[in-house]
Amino acid sequence: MASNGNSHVSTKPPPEPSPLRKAKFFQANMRILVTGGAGFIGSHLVDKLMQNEKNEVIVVDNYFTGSKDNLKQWIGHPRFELIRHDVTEPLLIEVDQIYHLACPASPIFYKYNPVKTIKTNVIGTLNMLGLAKRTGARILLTSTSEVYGDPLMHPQDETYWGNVNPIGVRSCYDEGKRVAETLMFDYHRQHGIEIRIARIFNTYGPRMNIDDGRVVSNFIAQAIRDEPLTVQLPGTQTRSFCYVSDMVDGLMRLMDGDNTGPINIGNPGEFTMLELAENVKELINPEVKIMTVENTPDDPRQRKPDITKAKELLGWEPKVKLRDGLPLMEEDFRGRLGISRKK
Ligand SMILES: NC(=O)c1ccc[n+]([C@@H]2O[C@H](COP(=O)([O-])OP(=O)(O)OC[C@H]3O[C@@H](n4cnc5c(N)ncnc54)[C@H](O)[C@@H]3O)[C@@H](O)[C@H]2O)c1
Ligand SMILES: O=C(O)[C@H]1O[C@H](OP(=O)(O)OP(=O)(O)OC[C@H]2O[C@@H](n3ccc(=O)[nH]c3=O)[C@H](O)[C@@H]2O)[C@H](O)[C@@H](O)[C@@H]1O
Repeated sequence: MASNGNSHVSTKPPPEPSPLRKAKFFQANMRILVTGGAGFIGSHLVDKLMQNEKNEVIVVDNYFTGSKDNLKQWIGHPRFELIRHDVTEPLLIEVDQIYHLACPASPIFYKYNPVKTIKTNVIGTLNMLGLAKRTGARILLTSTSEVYGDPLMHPQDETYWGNVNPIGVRSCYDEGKRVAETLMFDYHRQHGIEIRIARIFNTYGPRMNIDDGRVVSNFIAQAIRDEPLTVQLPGTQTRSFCYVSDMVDGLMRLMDGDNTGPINIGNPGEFTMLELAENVKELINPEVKIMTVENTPDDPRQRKPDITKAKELLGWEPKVKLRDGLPLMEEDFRGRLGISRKK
């Protein structure tokens, strides 16, 4: 039985997978569900999963922040299926693995309809755990570094229980993900479900929505459009940015390995928002101005993953440095905005 290195061990054997898995003469493909697969990380994960000819990939998405455009290369492919579905409603399909990503991730989007955000995290995760229980599928939840809230421990390792405001404007997301983690472990202990939990730290890369509102996409779009980079006060708050290909690699290693997690997946390179703005200015538009603007409530002051567990248990660490990842994202944004680099 998989463990996370402590006492959260299931007392039940896992549910039986489909009889097809045991068929002697039938070499079945692995049927993999990706919820939120039309979004930023989800669509890159789908690209990677589809590279394996033994995989059939099913995406469910309600297109709140995702788009069919992110999956256009797979629509019509015989091993790929796209379903418009909201995870707050039950889903009856047959699957072997579930990557459960569905949830708006950008603060401006998750705060837009907070009740829906918490429903997505709680009812959506319950529904996907129900599906895992019925089918015997292994399920991976994309949790977040926001479960650590405004952390009093730095860097954050997985033993830290966090410092989260339960009634703030971010709570629909961070408390929602904390409940989702609780549900995962309760289904594991009570029903023997095979679970995996990734605590993702700020991830960036091509295909982020241009008006997503997150800091890297904001700064890159602003630099390309010659608009001032909006550093929210005080500007000394830190984040650690992971390039999306590293993230997808970490998620797949976690899913296919033996450890339940939670495991931090992120890049420990830590930057203040002012430093990030300086990097974007230098790499993308040396003429652009940097301005400070008001911040939003409960913004975490520091964030950096301790990735010892990911290194030891998954043999994973990020490869792409921020200064190499930013230009790759710039290229994608320039293409979509139709603004080429000044000579
Ligand atoms: N990108 C990050 O920095 C980051 C950090 C921590 C955790 N995460 C987690 O990773 C996952 C993916 O994040 P992302 O950056 O790709 O965000 P995203 O907003 O691009 O993708 C989320 C996807 O989920 C879909 N979705 C939202 N609510 C849904 C619902 N009720 N039913 C069905 N589909 C729904 C959206 O339409 C979108 O396609 C999320 O669970 C997020 O919490 C991301
Ligand atoms: O990695 C995580 O765990 C979480 O990180 C992000 O949340 P946050 O770090 O607040 O993301 P941003 O909105 O990109 O903000 C990062 C920092 O940049 C600052 N910021 C943001 C936007 C901007 O234009 N300027 C700016 O200085 C914010 O004040 C904040 O301090 C994600 O949006 C969450 O989905 C995710 O779960």
